[in-house]
Amino acid sequence: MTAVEVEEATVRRARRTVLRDVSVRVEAGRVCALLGMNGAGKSTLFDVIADRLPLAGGSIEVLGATPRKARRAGRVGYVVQSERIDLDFPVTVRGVVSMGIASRREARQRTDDAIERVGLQDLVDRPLGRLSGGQRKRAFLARCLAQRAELILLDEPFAGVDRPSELTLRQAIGDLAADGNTVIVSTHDVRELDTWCDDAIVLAGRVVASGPVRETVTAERLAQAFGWEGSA
Ligand SMILES: Nc1ncnc2c1ncn2[C@@H]1O[C@H](COP(=O)(O)OP(=O)(O)OP(=O)(O)O)[C@@H](O)[C@H]1O
Repeated sequence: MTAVEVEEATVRRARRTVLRDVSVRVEAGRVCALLGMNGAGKSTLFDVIADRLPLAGGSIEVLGATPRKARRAGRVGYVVQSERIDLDFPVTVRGVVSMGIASRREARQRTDDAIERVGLQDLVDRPLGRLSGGQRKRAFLARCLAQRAELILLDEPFAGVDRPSELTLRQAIGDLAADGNTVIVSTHDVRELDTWCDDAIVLAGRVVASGPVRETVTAERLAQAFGWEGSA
């Protein structure tokens, strides 16, 4: 099954075209890295997949449905970039994780399991605003786990997190894919990519390259496209 299929998509923000003629396909059960410089359109592509922005042209299917249907059925989990999170919102770790669960009956167990999987069991009653950046990202990932989303979008989950948190996140991402879910992760960090993802999409307002990570993200290609030397 195909998790995301975008064809010749155009997306505008504030009347500017920020994605042009974008065609990408992400197969179910894969971990796909979304790469590109600041302003390349990574968050915009996530917003479209997660039904937060409409297409100005082209078409998109998410889990075989429209983005709206997929979102409303709770099949898509989206962890936005930390800059977009409202830290004044008064909610604890447990609160934020349980928000993703539609079934009340299983809520407690699923919440506890998800919190444990990201290693936040000692912080369940801590308000979100009093967590570190890395802990907060883990809390939002736990929400996707509890929700049992089939498609998980993670916008720069590794930015500013320490090595143990990064490894916890990577482990959780691998587990999700092993269970048949699809994970798309935007990142600036191209080091060690082939240790945790299968495919990559390189964006620059359009698709520069996409495919299996080893063929797509070569040092030569990145240097050519962006002048990168390992990390953007
Ligand atoms: N809310 C908004 N309103 C208008 N334009 C926006 C908005 N958000 C982003 N943009 C513009 O859309 C373009 C793509 O931005 P986007 O946030 O998708 O890039 P990105 O690849 O996620 O960047 P970064 O790595 O900095 O997070 C940029 O030119 C940006 O200025």
